[in-house]
Amino acid sequence: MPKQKIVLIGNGMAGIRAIEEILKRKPDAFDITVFGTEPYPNYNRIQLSKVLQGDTDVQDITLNEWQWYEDNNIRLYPGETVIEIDKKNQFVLTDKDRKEPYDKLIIATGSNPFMLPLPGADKEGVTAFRDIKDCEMMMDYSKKYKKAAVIGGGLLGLEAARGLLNLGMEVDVIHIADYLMERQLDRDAGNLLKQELEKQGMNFLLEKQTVEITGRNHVTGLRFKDGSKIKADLVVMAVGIKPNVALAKEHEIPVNRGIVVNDHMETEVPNIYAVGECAEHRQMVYGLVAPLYEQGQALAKHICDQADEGYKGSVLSTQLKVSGVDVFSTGKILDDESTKAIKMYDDWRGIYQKVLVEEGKITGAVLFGDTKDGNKLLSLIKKGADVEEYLESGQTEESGVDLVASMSDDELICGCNGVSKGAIVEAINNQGLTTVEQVKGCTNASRSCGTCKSLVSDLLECTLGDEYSADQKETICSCTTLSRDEVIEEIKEKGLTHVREVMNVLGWKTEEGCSKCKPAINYYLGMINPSEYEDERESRFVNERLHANIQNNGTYSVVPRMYGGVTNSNDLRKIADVADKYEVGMIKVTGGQRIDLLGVKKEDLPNIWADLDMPSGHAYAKSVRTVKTCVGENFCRFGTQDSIGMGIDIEKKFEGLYTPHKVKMGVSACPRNCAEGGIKDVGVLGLDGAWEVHVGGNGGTDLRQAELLFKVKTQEEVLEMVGAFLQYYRESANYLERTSAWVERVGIEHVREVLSDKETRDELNERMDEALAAVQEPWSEAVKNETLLKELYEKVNVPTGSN
Ligand SMILES: Cc1cc2nc3c(=O)[nH]c(=O)nc-3n(C[C@H](O)[C@H](O)[C@H](O)COP(=O)(O)OP(=O)(O)OC[C@H]3O[C@@H](n4cnc5c(N)ncnc54)[C@H](O)[C@@H]3O)c2cc1C
Ligand SMILES: NC(=O)c1ccc[n+]([C@@H]2O[C@H](COP(=O)([O-])OP(=O)(O)OC[C@H]3O[C@@H](n4cnc5c(N)ncnc54)[C@H](O)[C@@H]3O)[C@@H](O)[C@H]2O)c1
Ligand code: SF4
Ligand code: FES
Repeated sequence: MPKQKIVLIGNGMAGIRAIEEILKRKPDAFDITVFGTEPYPNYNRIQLSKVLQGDTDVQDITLNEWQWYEDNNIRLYPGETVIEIDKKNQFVLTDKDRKEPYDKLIIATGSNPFMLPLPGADKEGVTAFRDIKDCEMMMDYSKKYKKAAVIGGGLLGLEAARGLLNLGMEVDVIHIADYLMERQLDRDAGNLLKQELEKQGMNFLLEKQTVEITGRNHVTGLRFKDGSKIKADLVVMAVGIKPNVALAKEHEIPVNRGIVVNDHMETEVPNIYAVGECAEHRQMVYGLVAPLYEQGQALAKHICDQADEGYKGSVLSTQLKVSGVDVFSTGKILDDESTKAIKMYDDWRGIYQKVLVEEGKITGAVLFGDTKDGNKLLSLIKKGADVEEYLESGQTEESGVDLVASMSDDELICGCNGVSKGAIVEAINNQGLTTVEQVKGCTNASRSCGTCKSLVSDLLECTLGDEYSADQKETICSCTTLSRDEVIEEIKEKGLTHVREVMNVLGWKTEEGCSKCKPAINYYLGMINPSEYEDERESRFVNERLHANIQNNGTYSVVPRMYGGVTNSNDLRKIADVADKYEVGMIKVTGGQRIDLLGVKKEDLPNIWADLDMPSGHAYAKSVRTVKTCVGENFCRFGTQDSIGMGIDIEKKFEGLYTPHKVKMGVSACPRNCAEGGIKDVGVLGLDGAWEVHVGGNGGTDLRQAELLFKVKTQEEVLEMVGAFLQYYRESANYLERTSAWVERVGIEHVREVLSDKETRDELNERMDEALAAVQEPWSEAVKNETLLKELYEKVNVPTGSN
């Protein structure tokens, strides 16, 4: 029977969680396609606040890597927007003219930030704070400008303001109400919050209504209704969100404020569901992840035909993610004639706690300064507990391990993901978990806003006692309790030879491993035993498996090798002929001095390689890629050395060598450094009668200047140094760690010290020679392999992969 087709519109937090819930229940039952306007895999939007505050990198907030889609046979079309829904014939149409049929359609289009329609709102320097692009824009602006104004003193506005302060800007927060976060706090808590944030350096303008954003093309300030003005180079609007319902509305799927759904997240149109911030359930639209994840569970159960009473609505709780400020609220926040309040106000210590009671039951709470009781109160409200239960339990005095020990099993540790203490303890005991990462992998606890991380850590300590080490080792992934070094040690000691064998013998928690550990083990096995290890193609990332980089429209790119960036008329002719014959979309010269054929169909790849008859440039692999060269002494009047010859020799020697991450090199023939060796993994610099070898540079997002490793005299010495450096990197770095991060971590002095010993260098180069002897040219191998051609290149619809 053909699989049912699920199409998801919106590659965000709610939609993908719903898919995860479906896969958990029926891993192989559906054929799943995902469309997402943003050009990224599903990432943690919540953590954008932490990125802006400098606590996290954009690279670290991905929730589901490209490989996850691939592993679950999900076709992902990033950067592609659904523009039409044909309800009668059950298909959707995208802005790239793709037509995709569905049996079940899930709309998870999220929200759009609400932008005040003020005169000047379209000026440069005005932004929302919703996605990676906004976050990067603000970080960029903070490098050039000084004054920021944030309109909106709610959760988002305050987190943005804290981030901008951290980035060195002066920040005014303009708020329309007379106290902060009036949607989440009462006046007392709002006022305490203002005092605390003023101490941190924020300036507040309360009860201010902005009427104009001033400036010519670029914003210069704000004007208010009372006539006053302030200066600003950057304006961030954080005044709430609007459910993104335009697509549903246009196609007559009933919409109120959000897309109207029942308890199973079904819209009124057969086979169309809505989930997340775009959905409206019992007149409620939510803007926090906890309810959206609960909705996802109900939706998954329904699609998987599991009996379920459905989603009944959620009790909300919020926490501001600003360090040094503890503020929490849940349920009802304002007192009225139907409520009685239990209150505590300690002006001296800046602590305020209010618990609201209605007809003997707790219905809400606002906590400031001491929020330890937050989770307990949320759990009590959720289960409809009587106030006595709260009063009898007494106020929580404990902290750390004592606090989690005093919690009952049904108390929530992670509000975002609804994970209780009991569920985490069970997972720790039954699955032998020892780290926060593993608990996150198995239970989802701490996977969203991350504020419960310390509670999870305390719970691990409380459950494991002496066995728990707070100074946690970094495990390869959540499938194992072993670190990289331990895995390598075990492979060597036990003579393990296959990825599956490693996972079986070393007690992996998952049968199949995951997209983090499989490629890493495959690399370590090859690095340890290059002459005997048979590469396991299925453990590789999709690009490496296919020997080509997949592009955002599902086509591929082909980059033939051009040693040292030097070509000739014969090769150029072949490239031109291939480009015509296979109608490639674009021919582009890359930053590494290579020629890139873009827009190639997957089924054409083997024929193109055969026609080109040139070696692969490995532009898709975690391996030695390019050696860029300057023209050097042969042509340049400043040149003191033969940089082209040197570059070609290096590239010919190390081409195709697999490394923990990509390795880019550059050779220049004078300190002008035209081949940009200062930002390469290895940068060789020719001087009069000498060569310098610089290492650990990076010209990408983690910009880093390469550091001098050694200065040597001869070409042979350069090759010896580069060989020893690369082999030491191959043997010591974590898989997916660039040389820049590795050198930063271990220190250039350490690398220099190790490599200054001639005996060590010789040993490293011996092992390097062994590794090089095992290198095979992938394209010529692939075109000869009938089974591979059939399996990989004839099959269509391979999902998109990583770079
Ligand atoms: C800075 C920040 C901090 C936050 N902090 C917290 C927090 O601490 N705690 C908390 O609970 N919540 C927090 N939130 C809110 C939380 O991130 C959202 O509730 C959650 O991301 C909503 O998930 P969603 O999938 O409904 O929408 P989104 O995550 O917005 O995903 C919707 C996706 O659909 C795509 N899309 C829209 N239309 C189409 C189309 N036609 N075709 C294809 N794709 C489309 C959009 O581009 C988007 O990528 C925060 C939000 C922000 C911005
Ligand atoms: N820590 C968290 O849980 C967290 C953090 C960030 C964002 N979020 C979520 O993201 C979404 C957006 O957050 P938000 O803070 O924009 O929404 P919000 O609705 O919570 O707050 C918006 C604030 O802007 C104020 N405002 C409205 N119009 C204004 C005007 N003209 N001038 C000045 N102030 C004005 C409102 O009084 C309100 O307090 C929400 O769903 C929120 O829950 C949550
Ligand atoms: S690096 Fe020096 S030698 Fe090489 S091209 Fe530039 S100026 Fe000329
Ligand atoms: S409370 Fe947000 S991730 Fe646990």
